Amino acid sequence: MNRTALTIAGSDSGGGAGIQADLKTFQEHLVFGLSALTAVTAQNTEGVQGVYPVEIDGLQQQLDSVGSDFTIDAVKTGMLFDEARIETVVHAIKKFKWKNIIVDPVMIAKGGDHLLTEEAHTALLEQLLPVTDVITPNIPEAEVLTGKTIRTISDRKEAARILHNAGARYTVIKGGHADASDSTNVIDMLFDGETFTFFELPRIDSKNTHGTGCTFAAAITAQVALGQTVTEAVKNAKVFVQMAIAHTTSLGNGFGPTHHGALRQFPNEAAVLAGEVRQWED
Ligand SMILES: Nc1ncnc2c1ncn2[C@@H]1O[C@H](COP(=O)(O)OP(=O)(O)OP(=O)(O)O)[C@@H](O)[C@H]1O
Ligand SMILES: Cc1ncc(CO)c(N)n1
Repeated sequence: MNRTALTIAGSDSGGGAGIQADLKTFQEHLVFGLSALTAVTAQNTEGVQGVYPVEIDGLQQQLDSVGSDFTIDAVKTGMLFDEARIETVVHAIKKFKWKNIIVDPVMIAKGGDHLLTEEAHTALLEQLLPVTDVITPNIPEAEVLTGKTIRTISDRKEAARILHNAGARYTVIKGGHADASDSTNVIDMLFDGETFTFFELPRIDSKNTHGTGCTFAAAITAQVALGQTVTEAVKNAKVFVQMAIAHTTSLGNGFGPTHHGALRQFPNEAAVLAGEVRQWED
């Protein structure tokens, strides 16, 4: 295990999202996980009970500690909380010349709690996007970042173009939140500035989807750290998260976490699933 990935994100005490989901996902890929906490959340499957941001100095020191010591093959950002923390993170990315920056623009937890202040949206667009390799918004996040309503695939394409023009080399707009019209399948769309690539698998009817977004972006990060192309990374991440949702065990009383170890536990099923991903370009 000689590849490393750094997650810069919030802690989810419930273990299904945030730093915990990222580190578990890195480990499942045999990528050594490093972390810098932006905030501590008191959270479980029922919701977010409290948000405690880490002091700016504390965040900066964590970034300096890992940046000055480790070669880092890929970096993922999750909950960044506010503008000051975004600035601190962008500063470190530039200072240490980190490459392979995967940004999950976490804004609101499934229960509706804010994990990023509204004032920070501009900083995300103007400061973080220009240093971003892959941004992975869900549909509501893509709507906020672009100011466009997204209903159709052509709306999604337009949003991806806007994010590309704002600096993101690759944009993945995830389909978990797409409305009932394509509810039997979930389609994730990747844009590289020229080509749109679509990845489709059946929608799983489950309430245990806490942390799917974090897990998906962390799997992309781990794959990129291992040297995969972004297209391969997105495809493999989709299989990873599909397995994780398919094998949840309903922990907690609310929206349960996914099973990050499912692909390892059921490798034959994962291999079949990989062959079932419908992938096409446009
Ligand atoms: N019910 C489902 N069945 C199959 N795949 C799903 C389902 N829900 C989400 N996914 C997949 O999980 C990944 C995350 O998608 P989603 O749009 O839910 O992200 P998110 O809203 O950012 O997640 P989170 O709620 O954790 O922030 C995508 O690859 C998506 O295709
Ligand atoms: C800490 C944290 N990061 C991200 C998410 C989004 O799922 C969450 N619920 N909690």
